[in-house]
Amino acid sequence: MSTDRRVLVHPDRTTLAGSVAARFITKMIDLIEDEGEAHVVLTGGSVGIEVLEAIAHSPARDSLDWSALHVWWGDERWLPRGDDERNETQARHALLDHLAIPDENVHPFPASDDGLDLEEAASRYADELRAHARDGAEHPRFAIVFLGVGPDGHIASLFPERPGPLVDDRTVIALDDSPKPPSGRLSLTLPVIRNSERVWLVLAGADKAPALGLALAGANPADVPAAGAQGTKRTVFFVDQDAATDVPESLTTPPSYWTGAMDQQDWMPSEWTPSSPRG
Ligand SMILES: O=C1O[C@H](COP(=O)(O)O)[C@@H](O)[C@H](O)[C@H]1O
Repeated sequence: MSTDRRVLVHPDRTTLAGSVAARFITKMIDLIEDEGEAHVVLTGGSVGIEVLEAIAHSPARDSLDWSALHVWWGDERWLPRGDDERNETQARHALLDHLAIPDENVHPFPASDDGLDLEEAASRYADELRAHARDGAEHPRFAIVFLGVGPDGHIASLFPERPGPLVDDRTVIALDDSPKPPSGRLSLTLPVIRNSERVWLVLAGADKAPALGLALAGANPADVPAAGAQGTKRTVFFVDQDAATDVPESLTTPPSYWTGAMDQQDWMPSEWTPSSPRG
């Protein structure tokens, strides 16, 4: 597994969302050209949804063959289908409703009015993941997993001081005591996230700075779940300046760098590999 982790600092959240959207479209076009299809995992949360809106508004959006994409979610709030607080509903409004993506390629978590209890819902999603896996795997090979990060360092619905971040024998968990409402939630587990090719964490705002600093410093994932988020190929923290205040200045990119430089992908000066830090 690669240990490559990068921090890309943007001047503000709008620039951040636009940059991630541009990268996502470019990466998906390449992957679909090479592999014929791709599976991606969406996140809820403020920046996660802004990224989806930015993709929807991108002029490059229609260069991507959306019918070759499968869309999953990292977590869901246990609410009725169509509830405005569901990550699925927000993603549909922000992006999916505007695309020619076949229904069967969209894989939302079960909803609280689907006639299942929470544990049955977790098991149902695990079955769906397995049904789209290859070679006996438990889930599809995810090209990109998007994750938001809460001020407490949570990712998906893996919260500190809850068993979730330590679960390693399932792909999906249910929790009924989430510290962030609603209390009922479903989430992918860390082994699924860590088995994905690329993990793209998107976060903005000063309230996220301590969590980002601790995650980069290698905190215990049980205390700061974001510290455990890592892809097999690449892990990128897309952040704004406010969230980056606890990242050493030598490791961040001057905001002016971003002006007109959105397409630079593989040699950005803000890349940071903890094992061989730059700067
Ligand atoms: O409740 C959730 O929160 C996190 C983070 O959200 P944010 O608004 O603080 O960015 C999100 O990643 C997760 O998907 C969502 O269910």
